[in-house]
Amino acid sequence: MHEAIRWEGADDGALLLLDQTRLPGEEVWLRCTTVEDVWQAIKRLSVRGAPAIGVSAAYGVCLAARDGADAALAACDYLATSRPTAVNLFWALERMRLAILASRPGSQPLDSHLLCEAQAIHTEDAAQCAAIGRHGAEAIAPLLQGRSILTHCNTGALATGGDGTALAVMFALAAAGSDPHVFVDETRPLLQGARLTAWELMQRGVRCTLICDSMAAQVMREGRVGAVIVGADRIAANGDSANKIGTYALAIVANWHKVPFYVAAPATTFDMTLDSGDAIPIEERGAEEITEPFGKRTAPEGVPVYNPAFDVTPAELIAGIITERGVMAPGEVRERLGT
Ligand SMILES: CSC[C@H]1O[C@H](OP(=O)(O)O)[C@H](O)[C@@H]1O
Repeated sequence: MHEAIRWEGADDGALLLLDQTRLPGEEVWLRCTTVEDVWQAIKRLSVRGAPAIGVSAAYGVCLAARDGADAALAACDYLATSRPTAVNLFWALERMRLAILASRPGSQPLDSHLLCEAQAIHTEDAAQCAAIGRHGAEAIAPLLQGRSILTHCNTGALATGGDGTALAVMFALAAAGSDPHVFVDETRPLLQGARLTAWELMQRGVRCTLICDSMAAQVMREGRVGAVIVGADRIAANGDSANKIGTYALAIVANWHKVPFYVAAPATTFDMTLDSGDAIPIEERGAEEITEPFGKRTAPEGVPVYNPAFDVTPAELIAGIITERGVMAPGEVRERLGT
């Protein structure tokens, strides 16, 4: 497993993050010693991916706890302003807030107590990734019949505290000797597929072919795709799923071509307070990500830009949701995960 999040040292340690804005060309580790460092890393996608954002934020609260419980509680509120869509961020911060409130003066020092909680969140996510891989491989293998998997954005070890969500399924298939092939959407505008997923798959020896997002329909029309598997940032109680922009269009194309469309996510990505995806907050990001990607101007100065970072795929387009508790139909979410 290629870890992207590490805690260095003991209670007085630091959070190390593999800077995903520098990949695939450079492997540079950021050393975060303040909660502001972590907020910035999340905001600029140095660390990204719903579970990874939650794990990193939990460690960010630990950095603030050196200044006491009030500082740690303030850090929970501050980190919650970094990005709005991935519900794992808010789930992890709420868990840390409860841990702060549960700590008792005179018992285990606050920063030790919170570091244990953050490390538990990290370890649990890794176990959830492994289970998603197992359940997903079992469900997807029969569908492929020699055809490829197609995926969008990055859902691997870089996006989680473990081996990934959708990518964990591909890693599990490869480990079982299935020798899967993956079509990787480059995933405009920030190219998480080209820069990160292709890198992870090649690192692990999984066969892949990089395609432009606009080519997904063609490879499906050619009959080359047995299943689409993507991640999620927030799943509503009816199964509507928010994920990287372009996922909704991919789901429509997959359904048109009768290619089963799967979402892979841990239970921490479900927001059971939402009846549907209509209320999922969609992050809008800066125009420069489209007009000057990676510092090269590709559009006229001042051109109006719309840059939603996510879209919502309606439950009726989703064949199944792969979780650590098994694979479920969107209509089973309430029953399987509680209301
Ligand atoms: C395993 S969750 C990965 C999920 O997060 C990505 O968004 P971002 O790169 O903006 O953090 C994308 O939606 C992935 O599916």
